[in-house]
Amino acid sequence: MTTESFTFTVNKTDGAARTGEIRMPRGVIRTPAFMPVGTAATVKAMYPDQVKALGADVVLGNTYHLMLRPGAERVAKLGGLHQFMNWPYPILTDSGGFQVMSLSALRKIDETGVTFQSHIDGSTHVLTPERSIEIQGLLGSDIQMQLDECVKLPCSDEVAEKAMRLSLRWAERCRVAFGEQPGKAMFGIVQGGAVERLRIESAKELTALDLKGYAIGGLAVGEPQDVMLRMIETVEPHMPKEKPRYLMGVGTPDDIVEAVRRGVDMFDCVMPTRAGRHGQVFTRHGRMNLRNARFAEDVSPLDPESKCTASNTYSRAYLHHLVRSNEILGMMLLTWNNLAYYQELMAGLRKAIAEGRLDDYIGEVKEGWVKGER
Ligand SMILES: O=c1[nH]cnc2cc3nc(NCc4cccs4)[nH]c3cc12
Repeated sequence: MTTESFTFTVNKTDGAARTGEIRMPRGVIRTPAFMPVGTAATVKAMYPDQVKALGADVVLGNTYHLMLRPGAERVAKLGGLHQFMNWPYPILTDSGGFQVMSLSALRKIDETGVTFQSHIDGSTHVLTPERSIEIQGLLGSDIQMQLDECVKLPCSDEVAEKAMRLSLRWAERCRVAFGEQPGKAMFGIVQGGAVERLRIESAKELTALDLKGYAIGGLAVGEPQDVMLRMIETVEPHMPKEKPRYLMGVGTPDDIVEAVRRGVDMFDCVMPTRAGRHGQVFTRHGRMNLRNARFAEDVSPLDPESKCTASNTYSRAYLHHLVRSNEILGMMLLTWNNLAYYQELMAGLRKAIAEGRLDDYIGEVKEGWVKGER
């Protein structure tokens, strides 16, 4: 059933954890949701149909990459990102700001926005809150992220406060620039470093803007997991229960289950796709690196219990050979396996919350990871 509006419904809770649905014109996002990252208008080494078949309801597009190549106006001229990449379902785009800070050269951040040089051809670009929302609109994005300033951790309270306040002013400018777009959403991003009072203030100020959803930013930037989890626990009570919470850039399976337990609904991370291209696999029995010589004559599949062909058919010996030979099929099969496992985990979390047995389920998956790692 399609709808002209954007609605979020929490169907069941288990402690702070929730399972529900975001309903949008292009489809339904079942939460907790993992969004595969489709940086340059492709989830690397995957066909869109495959990504969908694994259970992904939404993918992430990177504004920074697409604004530089092929360009937002060009994507719009070609019918928008959904048409361009043959992904007719919901797409969430980030604002571009985070990747400017981590990928571009010669960048400057001030009240107006972020000025930077393209890492591709050195051309100069200015990303303001207004231009970021305009670009995301040109791409045809269903869920658009505000432009924000994410500080690396550890940092001083002053640095965290300055960036948090700038991000709040930019949230307001993005809200104005976004206007009213039925069926689409603009999410604010909670900042504040590792400073609890700043996190709470950021959440309260953003809640007052009455946005359609809220991300928790400024985490998974090098801090220990316990600091990340403490920040989620700090800020969650100050975020509206009836709106989606999106933890940006997270994470490993363990990060995800612990954040779901604490009330997070949406995740994105390059981990399953990037690790897959480098020979690292995620399974219910833990992680393995297929480059390791111990797999050279291991005829067993990655995971016979998995429904995914990449996981239940090919021998580890063959995958080891493909990875060592840097064969394209190796990247394809391991990416496929990893995304299959991440989506299987998300489906298990949604089911466990619906059945009120989240703690048991998390206990079971963690036991599986440890047993396999021995
Ligand atoms: O506050 C943020 N604002 C906007 N985008 C983000 C993306 C993020 N991605 C990570 N971690 C995953 C990483 C990917 C590459 C380097 S760290 N943390 C993140 C924080 C933010």
